[in-house]
Amino acid sequence: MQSSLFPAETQILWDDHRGAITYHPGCIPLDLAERWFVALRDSITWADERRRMYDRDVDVPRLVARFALDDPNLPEIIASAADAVSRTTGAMFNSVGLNFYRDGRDSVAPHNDKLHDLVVDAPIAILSLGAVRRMTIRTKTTPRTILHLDLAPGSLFVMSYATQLHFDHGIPKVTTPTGARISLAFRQRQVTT
Ligand SMILES: O=C(O)CCC(=O)C(=O)O
Ligand SMILES: [Fe+2]
Repeated sequence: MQSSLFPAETQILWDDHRGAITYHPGCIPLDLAERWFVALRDSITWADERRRMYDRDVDVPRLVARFALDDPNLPEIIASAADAVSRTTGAMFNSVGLNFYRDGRDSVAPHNDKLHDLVVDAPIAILSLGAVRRMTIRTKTTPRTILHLDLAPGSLFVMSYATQLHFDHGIPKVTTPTGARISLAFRQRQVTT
């Protein structure tokens, strides 16, 4: 029987010259994921970012927050989450971006993460808390391959650096009733002095 004490195996979704994408269903136990979701939802100062571009407002249809992991005021939960993510991936991180999807109307449009300020070859690791949302991953060029992945609470989704050159990823809006979700995207940024 599968139990949260024995997390499911790592799933390799993609692994070739365009990069590697892996999914770790049980990075943290479900009960911890639930506690962290509630605590972060209620304690983080969430920002509603609306960007004015040219002559129109470009909505960021979710709430966001961001921390350097060496911030002396880093919430304890985020430090614990970073430890768990480093244990699962074997990689180091120095920054985290948080996304709060209040319901199915919140989303992130297909994009690749910007590489210019990331350490070369460092992966991007996304820890999911709260409601399950579907991630869509699509090759940038033909022949098109589209992967759909339901990101469960407590799971870790990992994209290698190279994947950002060859794939877009996004969380589409859904019309079915959907609870709130928080994601923590861990990255290793180049430190500028
Ligand atoms: O919430 C997610 O799982 C995806 C977030 C994302 O792609 C990003 O923050 O760049
Ligand atoms: Fe992203």
